[in-house]
Amino acid sequence: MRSGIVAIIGRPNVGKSSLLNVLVGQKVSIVSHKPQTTRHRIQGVLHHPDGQVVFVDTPGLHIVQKKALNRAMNDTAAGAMHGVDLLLFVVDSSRWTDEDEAVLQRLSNFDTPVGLVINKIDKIVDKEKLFPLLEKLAAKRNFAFVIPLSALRKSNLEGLIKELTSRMPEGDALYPEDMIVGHDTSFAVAEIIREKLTRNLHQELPYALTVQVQKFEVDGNMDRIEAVIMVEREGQKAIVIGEKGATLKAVGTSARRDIERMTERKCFLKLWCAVRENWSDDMHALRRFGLSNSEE
Ligand SMILES: Nc1nc2c(ncn2[C@@H]2O[C@H](COP(=O)(O)OP(=O)(O)OP(=O)(O)O)[C@@H](O)[C@H]2O)c(=O)[nH]1
Repeated sequence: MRSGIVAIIGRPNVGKSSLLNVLVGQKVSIVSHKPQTTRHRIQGVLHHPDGQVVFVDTPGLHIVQKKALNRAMNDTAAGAMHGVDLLLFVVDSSRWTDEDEAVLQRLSNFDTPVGLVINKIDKIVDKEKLFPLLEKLAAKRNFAFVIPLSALRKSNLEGLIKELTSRMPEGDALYPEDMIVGHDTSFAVAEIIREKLTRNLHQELPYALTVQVQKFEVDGNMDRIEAVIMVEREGQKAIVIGEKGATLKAVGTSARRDIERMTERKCFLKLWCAVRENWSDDMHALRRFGLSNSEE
């Protein structure tokens, strides 16, 4: 048996979530997270006869802004990389952007093997163009493997699964196959919102931030969800909300998309941000947010 941990990375919109969903064969991409106790948030587990692959999120690697480029690798990224067996770098076959370049640059800081996935090959009409493209992208660094595929059409997934499983270290499965992944839907919703905040705020994400789902109503074929993002200070609230509400709006839109994917139902999501001063010191608040003392 082989079993290991893989982090999927890449700029927004290249199809990372789509790929994860087709690989793990389930809509829920966020399954387990204990605040501050584990370095990785598990996004999904691929159970295959050849091995088990646990996909994790690496928030530190989402930082792709130019200003972050020349900065030394920060603690978040270093921590997120700890114990990962392979990095899966996903790009869109139709274009290579500065953001892809920035992700590639960040990868140069790590010794972990990197596999390249060239996604959305269904968009390449002229298949003769595929080979030169593969050669060009493959030359960008020493990749462990290069796999062209389409997450949307589920083409060449087996090729990727073979590469992944064969590269995992030998060992027992990290998770039992029948493990009930995930908590209740409210928890998953809170995690999705948290993940979107991580992506939208990059390194500005207030450390002591929590998301609480306050209302979850099933209304016909639609879910009505209200959630509050708790921060410690007014300044943090301003960051979460963004200029003219832009950040909160972006977070809400992409969170709603993922929630709908997970539940396969329409969702109306109302998000707001509130200041709860020093909530992280307050045991009562900790319990209310589902955190116990030992998890601090
Ligand atoms: N044509 C085509 N479109 C795809 C493919 N994979 C994903 N997409 C589309 O690309 C868009 C972005 O996909 P996501 O899976 O949300 O991308 P992501 O990288 O997770 O994006 P972020 O969450 O913003 O980081 C969606 O509209 C997908 O339907 C593919 O293989 N072919």
